[in-house]
Amino acid sequence: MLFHVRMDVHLPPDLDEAVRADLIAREKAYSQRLQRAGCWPHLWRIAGEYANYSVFDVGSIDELHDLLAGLPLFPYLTVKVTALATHPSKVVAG
Ligand SMILES: O=C(O)C[C@H]1C=CC(=O)O1
Repeated sequence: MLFHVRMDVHLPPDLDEAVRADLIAREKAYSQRLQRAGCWPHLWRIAGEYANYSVFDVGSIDELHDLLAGLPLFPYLTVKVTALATHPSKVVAG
């Protein structure tokens, strides 16, 4: 199942610099592990914003929730999830 996800990051401006750097490093490692596993096939920065558009490929909405809730930045994110269905006009390869 494919899900389009928008994540907006809201780190407090007064967050300790070492805590901030650690959070971002752990977020990068976590997201790259999921990308390599194939369940986070698209990750795009939204130009001009501290936000991303992502596509997740997972077995269920519960699995998606668990992956998102495990993000080190999760306490600082606003997340909007959109379920993607197959479009009837899509050309199927083969
Ligand atoms: O920077 C972000 O958009 C938030 C988050 C998503 C992946 C990652 O490494 O950080």
